[in-house]
Amino acid sequence: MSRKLLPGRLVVASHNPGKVREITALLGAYGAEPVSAAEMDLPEPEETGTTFAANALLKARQAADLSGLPALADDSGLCVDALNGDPGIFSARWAGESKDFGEAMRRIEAKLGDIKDAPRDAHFVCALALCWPDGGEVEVEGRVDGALVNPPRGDRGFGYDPMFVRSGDDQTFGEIDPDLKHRISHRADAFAKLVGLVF
Ligand SMILES: O=c1nc[nH]c2c1ncn2[C@H]1C[C@H](O)[C@@H](COP(=O)(O)OP(=O)(O)OP(=O)(O)O)O1
Ligand SMILES: [Mg+2]
Repeated sequence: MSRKLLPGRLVVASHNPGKVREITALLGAYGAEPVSAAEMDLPEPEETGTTFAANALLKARQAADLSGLPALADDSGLCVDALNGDPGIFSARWAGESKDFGEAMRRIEAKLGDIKDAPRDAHFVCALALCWPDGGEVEVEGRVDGALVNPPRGDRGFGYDPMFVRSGDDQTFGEIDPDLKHRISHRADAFAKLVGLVF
């Protein structure tokens, strides 16, 4: 289903401050007034889906139903080829309750270390879902390909950014200017597709 989003209030249905920051920056140009899930006091739903798309839709649907406003959710993660796509949809869960991504990155390295000559190719995926209170919904997916570096470098991003270098680049997503990340990331790729459909 495709439709136009009129300018107005839009819930950014995420409890991750790093994502809310990026999505708010990406929305800036489109006349939408982002309101965060925290500002609306929305609960964090359990992510029971088995795909990025299903989890993005579940988060956006709950926020739209509870708030009565259109809601945009992001489900994303890092997929490592040699680990059969892990951590994938479990990317947030690998960091545990304390959201320790240093630990999650060490876990990836430990698993790669167990595989002889493991290739270091990886990609980020971002599913964006936009749901309306009347039941309408749109879902798109973006991706960026790259490789993992060890040790991780840079503190300008969030999550797994310090270990990821986009194909053809030298700096990690943790080192590059955040404005540049907003133009080249999996989230930017998904956003460009969403904008084509609804703005
Ligand atoms: O650009 C990114 N740069 C680095 N790491 C990233 C990125 N994008 C996703 N990631 C990783 C970390 C994040 O925690 C997990 C997503 O998990 P995911 O469930 O979609 O988000 P979340 O639980 O952090 O917040 P919420 O569900 O409230 O939107 O993947
Ligand atoms: Mg989550």
